[in-house]
Amino acid sequence: MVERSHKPGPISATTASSLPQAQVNVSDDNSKVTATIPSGDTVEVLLYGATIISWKSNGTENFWVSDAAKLDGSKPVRGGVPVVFPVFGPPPKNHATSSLPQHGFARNSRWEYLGKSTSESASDDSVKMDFGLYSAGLSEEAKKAWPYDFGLVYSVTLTKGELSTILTVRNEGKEGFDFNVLLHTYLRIKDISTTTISGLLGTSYVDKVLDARESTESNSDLRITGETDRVYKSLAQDTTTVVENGSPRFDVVRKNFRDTVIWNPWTEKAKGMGDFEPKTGWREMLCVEVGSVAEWVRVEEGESWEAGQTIKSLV
Ligand SMILES: O=P(O)(O)OC[C@H]1O[C@H](O)[C@H](O)[C@@H](O)[C@@H]1O
Repeated sequence: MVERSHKPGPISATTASSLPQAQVNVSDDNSKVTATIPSGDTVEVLLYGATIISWKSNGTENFWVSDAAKLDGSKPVRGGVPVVFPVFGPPPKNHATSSLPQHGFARNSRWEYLGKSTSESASDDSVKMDFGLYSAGLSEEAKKAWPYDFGLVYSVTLTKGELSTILTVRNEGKEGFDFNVLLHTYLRIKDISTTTISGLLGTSYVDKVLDARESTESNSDLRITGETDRVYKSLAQDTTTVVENGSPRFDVVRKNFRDTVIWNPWTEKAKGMGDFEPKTGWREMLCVEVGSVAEWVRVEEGESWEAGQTIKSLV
């Protein structure tokens, strides 16, 4: 921003060219990577879990992070975008993932920052940052619980008004493995009572609040009115839209992910989570979690698989 102490006159060519040019700026303090693009949009990615803990566009924070979230690597972050891999939810019995914690190890492992690349366009510059997690970098406990050779690369691209993330899963071992993957996005909203979700109509879902009952969504504009934990399966539409007071607030666009989980803990569940603050925070958050979780994804020796999402902030 240029401060003026006198009435501005026309800007001469010399003055204009001597104004500082906004640039893409990326900094890495060994625990967090922060990027800013010329529009002023910013993103912060914690190396712990490669968890995106802030994304601001047009001066507005788009993600909800609990005031009591642990950002010191002692616990997965309650908020932002934790990466769920290689199992979603509590692991099933008698499965290769059975000894893992809920939602796997990606969200509580330290990832490596692999570097950035920038691209310039007429409308705005963008920046892509890559993060990696490999079997060799896991804790001994996680390696023992899931002894496969793999490489994950998570690319986070910030463009004006949009955040895109792509996860690539590579099998670097001699045997195939099955996995779930999900981007557990906590969107910040103004008020859950005036928020609706569209793009789910006609999709079958498993209701985890109602003992995994199977239903089909009959609402074109879904309203959340109590604890909600649903796995919408094999969505036909790529885009799920979060609408505030009748105006679109976020488009969440899936790329090669089949499913979407809608989660809001509501009053009692929020009270039961030690790292969920303020306790009324459920009013201002909504998880729209794209992933492939209803069925296992399999990658054989030497194969890789990728999927991702683009979130558009529409204000
Ligand atoms: O408490 P966490 O392990 O972070 O899980 C938080 C939530 O994640 C997903 O949304 C699941 O569908 C929920 O069942 C779970 O409660």
